[in-house]
Amino acid sequence: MKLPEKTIERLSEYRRTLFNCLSNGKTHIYSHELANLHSNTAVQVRRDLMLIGFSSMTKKGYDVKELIDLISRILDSKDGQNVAVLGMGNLGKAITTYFNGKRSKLNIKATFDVDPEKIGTFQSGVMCYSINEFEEVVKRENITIAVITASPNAAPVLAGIIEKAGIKGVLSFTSTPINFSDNIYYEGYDMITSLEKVAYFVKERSLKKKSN
Ligand SMILES: NC(=O)c1ccc[n+]([C@@H]2O[C@H](COP(=O)([O-])OP(=O)(O)OC[C@H]3O[C@@H](n4cnc5c(N)ncnc54)[C@H](O)[C@@H]3O)[C@@H](O)[C@H]2O)c1
Repeated sequence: MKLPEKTIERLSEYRRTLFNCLSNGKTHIYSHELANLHSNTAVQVRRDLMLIGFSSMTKKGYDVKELIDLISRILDSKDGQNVAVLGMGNLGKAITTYFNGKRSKLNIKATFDVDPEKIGTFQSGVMCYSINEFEEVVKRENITIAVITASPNAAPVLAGIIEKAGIKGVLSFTSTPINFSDNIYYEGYDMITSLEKVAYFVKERSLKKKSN
């Protein structure tokens, strides 16, 4: 099933909220409740759920457990996927510590760096290898996804290493744009862009208030 990227993002967010509902003992939820929790509209929620073929709304709302199960079948692959983190500085360490154990279908299996002080150490139980061992470890651990948290100037070199090792998906936090072939699904996340976007809308809103 090929779904729009924005729908995939929302489904991931809905699932997190639904897990919270379940752990608080809430077994059913209405589309407008889910929408409110995501600054979204009930129409958008219903449209997203229709796209994935979920229509079993009862008088009490959607069955939370059923919806989690369906979203999980769509987002997760059956056997899960293994992830590598490249660059074990501040961000690489934070991501590895934060993420591990959060999703049973996504496991950080290995981390990599060039710094001899970091190679051979463990972060949250995950070993840091030399970047020279990348291809070998990727094959051995069946890693399909790479997260780039290395210094910005390392990005072009890492792109080549990642392509050669047969990685299928990349999430990059470096500010350097990277070109991958179509074999790789690439997502770049730049914190500065996000912050500048927020700053722009804050500025626009305050200008609008002044002119009213
Ligand atoms: N720290 C943040 O909050 C933050 C936020 C947004 C974006 N970023 C970006 O994320 C990246 C990492 O930031 P950081 O603060 O963790 O930097 P950092 O300097 O603490 O860590 C970078 C790590 O990358 C390693 N490295 C360098 N070349 C490498 C290579 N070829 N292969 C593997 N590892 C290599 C370094 O040895 C170091 O351990 C940077 O590109 C930065 O611009 C960081």
